[in-house]
Amino acid sequence: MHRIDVGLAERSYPIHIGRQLFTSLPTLLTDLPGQLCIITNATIAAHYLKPLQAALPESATVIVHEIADGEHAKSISSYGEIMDALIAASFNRDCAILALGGGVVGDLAGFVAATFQRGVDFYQLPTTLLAQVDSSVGGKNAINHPGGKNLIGAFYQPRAVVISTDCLTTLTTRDYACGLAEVVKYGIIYDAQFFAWLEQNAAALNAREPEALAYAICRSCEIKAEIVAADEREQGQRALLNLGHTFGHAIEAEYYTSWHHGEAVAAGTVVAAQYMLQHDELTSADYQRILALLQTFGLPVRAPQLTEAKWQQRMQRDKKVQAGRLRFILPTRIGHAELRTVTDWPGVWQAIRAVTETTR
Ligand SMILES: NC(=O)c1ccc[n+]([C@@H]2O[C@H](COP(=O)([O-])OP(=O)(O)OC[C@H]3O[C@@H](n4cnc5c(N)ncnc54)[C@H](O)[C@@H]3O)[C@@H](O)[C@H]2O)c1
Ligand SMILES: O=C(O)C(=O)C[C@@H](O)[C@H](O)[C@H](O)COP(=O)(O)O
Ligand SMILES: [Zn+2]
Repeated sequence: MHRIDVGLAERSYPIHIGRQLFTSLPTLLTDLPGQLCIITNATIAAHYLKPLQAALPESATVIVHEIADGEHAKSISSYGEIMDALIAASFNRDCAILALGGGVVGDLAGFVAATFQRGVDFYQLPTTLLAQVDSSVGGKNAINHPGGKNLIGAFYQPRAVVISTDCLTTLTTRDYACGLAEVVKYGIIYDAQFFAWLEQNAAALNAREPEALAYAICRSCEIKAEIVAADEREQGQRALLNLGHTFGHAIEAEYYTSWHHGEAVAAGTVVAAQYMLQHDELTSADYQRILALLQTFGLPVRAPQLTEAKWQQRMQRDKKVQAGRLRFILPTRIGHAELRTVTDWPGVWQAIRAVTETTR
């Protein structure tokens, strides 16, 4: 088993990574309170709810709230229903929320925890690769608004993250690939050696070989923990974790039924890389390596059709907008990226056009 600590000034917390970890919960989470609310969905519950429930203290009052499956469940109405359930069950401020699921469950559960009675404890039990390498760590939580992705949320850290890697055996190929998109992101923004390791171990990762997977998850969590510890509230460096997301969130918001988050991030990353290629700030060799690795993982490297007006309208809602001006994360080489205010709009449209698919 591995342990990585997210070292924050206010309160640090552990990420536990290993196999069959739900059975170890009584030793990993020794201070669970007497009122527990598990938030999950039916797909995940079918596999992991019973093992989780069996590991919780017998004396605890446990309620289970299942949300619908899909990005649309990260909504104001799901949030309201969970609040109703907590209040109906007379839960108090010393209860805890357990997020059992992927990024949708984790983001919603985190926002519930941040706001129920002004904040209660919560624990992340991520079951998708994306949630294990990214969304369960760092305390960003949110729900969507019809106007855009993650527009309502808070920074609110979990008390612990427990990553049971064997959960990934039941994940679809498509959702597994989505997690790899965020893994590739860490290599591009932060760690060229890790990127090269991913290239060398792509076949093992596609085959979900446990050793390769464990390393990819641990290294991703280490990188995320380091970045978050240095800049919890995204005043600077944390924004790098947003590589591909300004474009990606626009795609997701427009096509939320057909594009998943990791896919949109992959296509958005290619747009960012293409922009830098066109400005001679990223070599063609690095651009091709980024493209090839995403393709090897079965991820889209082309963006869907969107009018300039739609791109503009969606991207303007990005949280990195400052004084009305858009800022993008742009890779200068594999292992390094920068947060920049973009003024060359013809260049942006040219980059988008260059990677837009003609049919889908
Ligand atoms: N807070 C953050 O820092 C952060 C980071 C990245 C992404 N996100 C958010 O995360 C969301 C995407 O997360 P996701 O990719 O995990 O999607 P998701 O939560 O929708 O899960 C993907 C699918 O996998 C199913 N599933 C989950 N675990 C499973 C398992 N072990 N076996 C079988 N099926 C399983 C789910 O029911 C769902 O159908 C987006 O809303 C995105 O905005 C947040
Ligand atoms: O943790 C972060 O910081 C990230 O940006 C991680 C992203 O992968 C994630 O998708 C996040 O939810 C995006 O945040 P947002 O601030 O752009 O809504
Ligand atoms: Zn993301």
